[in-house]
Amino acid sequence: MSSYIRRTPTCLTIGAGLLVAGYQYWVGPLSLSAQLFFCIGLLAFVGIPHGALDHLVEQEHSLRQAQRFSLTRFIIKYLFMIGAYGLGWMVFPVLSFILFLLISAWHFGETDLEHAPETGYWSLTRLLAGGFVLAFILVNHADEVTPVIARIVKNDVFTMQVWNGAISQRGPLLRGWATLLGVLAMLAFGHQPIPVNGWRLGRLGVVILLTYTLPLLPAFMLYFGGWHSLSSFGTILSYLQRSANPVQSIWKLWYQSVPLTLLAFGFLFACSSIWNRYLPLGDPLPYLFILLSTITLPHIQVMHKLDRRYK
Ligand SMILES: CC1=C(/C=C/C(C)=C/C=C/C(C)=C/C=O)C(C)(C)CCC1
Repeated sequence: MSSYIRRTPTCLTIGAGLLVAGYQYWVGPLSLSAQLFFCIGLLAFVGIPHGALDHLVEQEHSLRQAQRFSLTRFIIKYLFMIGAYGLGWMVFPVLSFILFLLISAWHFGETDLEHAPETGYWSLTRLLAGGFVLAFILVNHADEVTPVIARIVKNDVFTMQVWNGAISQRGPLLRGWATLLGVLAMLAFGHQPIPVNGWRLGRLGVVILLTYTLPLLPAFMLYFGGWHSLSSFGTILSYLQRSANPVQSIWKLWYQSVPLTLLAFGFLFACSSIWNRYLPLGDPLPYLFILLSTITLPHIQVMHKLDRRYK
């Protein structure tokens, strides 16, 4: 049993999701503090750590190419992307928001349909697959998401109209999306078949269905922490295990993510202290969102390169 969980940790995610869904059904709604506990736990133990391994992935890549890895150069490139995207947010907030949703959809699709070939059909299928999960979570939590989006885009009329249109037609939207995804997946498969792990897809389906029963934040974290980040850990582990100096276990890998995870939390803590000190009456949410999206951009690029190297 324990070795099975070690090989398939997403079973724990399903267990946790069922537990929370059951609690809500039989006992009552989750309190805000329980929601925060659930989310911060997943974020601290898997969500942030899965992105705090990017330097190891890049280092391994350099090693395989027989190139020298410079951590300083890596950090400068990382910070440059964060800065450029942050600037983009200041000048084109709506475009940057749309871009973030698109690259997030791509990134989620890349993990969910792992090792798909780089054909046009498969790439579109991945984008639509990741977009479907994101759309499913967002439109099914419209009451909670609407004020958040309004705050992020500062009530931009165009964005709010598109969003309100999407949620007023959420049934046909999701059904149409799923149908298109199914057709595209079949076309992609017909064009270039890949091995399909039905058990894994089934688990993903259960995680997505469970998000429907939970409030927004636990729902998003169940997918993001409990599925996406755990799957990425598995991908990174198998990449680093094929190295000249292999990482022995998932725990040793997790352990290596601790320094940058602590740094990320420290940075977040410092930013919130500065905010509270100088702008106690301002709305921090858009800036928090921008910060998270800018940090995500270089991570998505590293993981995209890793995905391409698997082919
Ligand atoms: C728009 C929106 C959200 C979207 C978050 C996204 C799109 C996160 C993507 C994260 C990625 C790609 C991480 C990679 O490691 C939230 C927070 C659910 C809250 C409601 C509004």
